[in-house]
Amino acid sequence: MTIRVAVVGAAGRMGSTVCQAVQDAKGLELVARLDVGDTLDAEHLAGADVAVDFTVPSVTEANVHSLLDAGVDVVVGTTGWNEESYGRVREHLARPEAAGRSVLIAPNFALSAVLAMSFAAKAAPYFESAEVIELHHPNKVDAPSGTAVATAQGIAAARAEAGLGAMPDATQTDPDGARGAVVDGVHVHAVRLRGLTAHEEVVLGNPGEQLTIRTDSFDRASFMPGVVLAVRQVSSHPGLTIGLDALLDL
Ligand SMILES: NC(=O)C1=CN([C@@H]2O[C@H](COP(=O)(O)OP(=O)(O)OC[C@H]3O[C@@H](n4cnc5c(N)ncnc54)[C@H](O)[C@@H]3O)[C@@H](O)[C@H]2O)C=CC1
Ligand SMILES: O=C(O)C1=N[C@H](C(=O)O)C[C@H](O)C1
Repeated sequence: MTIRVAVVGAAGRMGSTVCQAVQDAKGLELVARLDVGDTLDAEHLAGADVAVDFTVPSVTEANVHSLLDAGVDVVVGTTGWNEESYGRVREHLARPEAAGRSVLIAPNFALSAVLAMSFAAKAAPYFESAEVIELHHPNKVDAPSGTAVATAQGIAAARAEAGLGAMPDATQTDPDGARGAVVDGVHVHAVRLRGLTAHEEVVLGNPGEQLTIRTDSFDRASFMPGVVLAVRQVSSHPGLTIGLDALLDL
């Protein structure tokens, strides 16, 4: 059976790459390319079964609600989500008119990044210290990256489950934020550099040793197998699914 796909944010870096990936994928048909100014209703969705959203953090949640109202399942790669916005999507999915609908939201569809997040959470209980450094192209509008936030949350959850307390840090003065953002107690540093695409390093330290976990997306092609997998599988996972790892046997 062919899955008909609409791409929202189709004129963007990711959206245009996703349009091509959908056109190249067996069993998928691109039926709509939507971007700023297009209404997300049944008419513009042109019979799509699944919509893929790669837009901007400020609009993605509203898009998901409109897409659910229009009766399609949704795959989201846009960043900017948090527990509150996830909660509102869960509430929407619980309404009778959205029964059986599916939404999958993933901060990163690249296999190397999904594995890096998983490895970081696995390693976290064994180290006194852990910090996340994300490095991206300078056109990125949000910092820290959604992947870095998810990585830090995974590290923090694994440390908490293992009964670890706060990490050692004698910093007393940091007027300019040199220690970076703090996500659930984990420091996250953001680099924006021309020439980069999407990269992340997780450094974990003990007395006398360090583990470095690094993922590099040199090209947006790295995200496409994960996006195509999500499009193929989203409708078999009713409700809200967070992270591509939920579709992989990690
Ligand atoms: N989950 C993942 O694997 C990845 C996620 N991302 C995330 O995807 C998002 C998009 O990234 P890029 O493609 O680099 O950005 P971009 O700026 O190149 O593209 C965003 C597109 O969304 C459009 N847009 C803005 N508001 C809209 C609206 N209300 N309705 C429809 N379209 C709208 C813009 O016109 C633009 O064409 C970001 O949040 C980024 O962090 C990026 C790469 C991989
Ligand atoms: O904006 C990007 O480019 C990327 N955004 C996502 C994020 O914020 O984690 C995924 C990847 O890092 C590329």
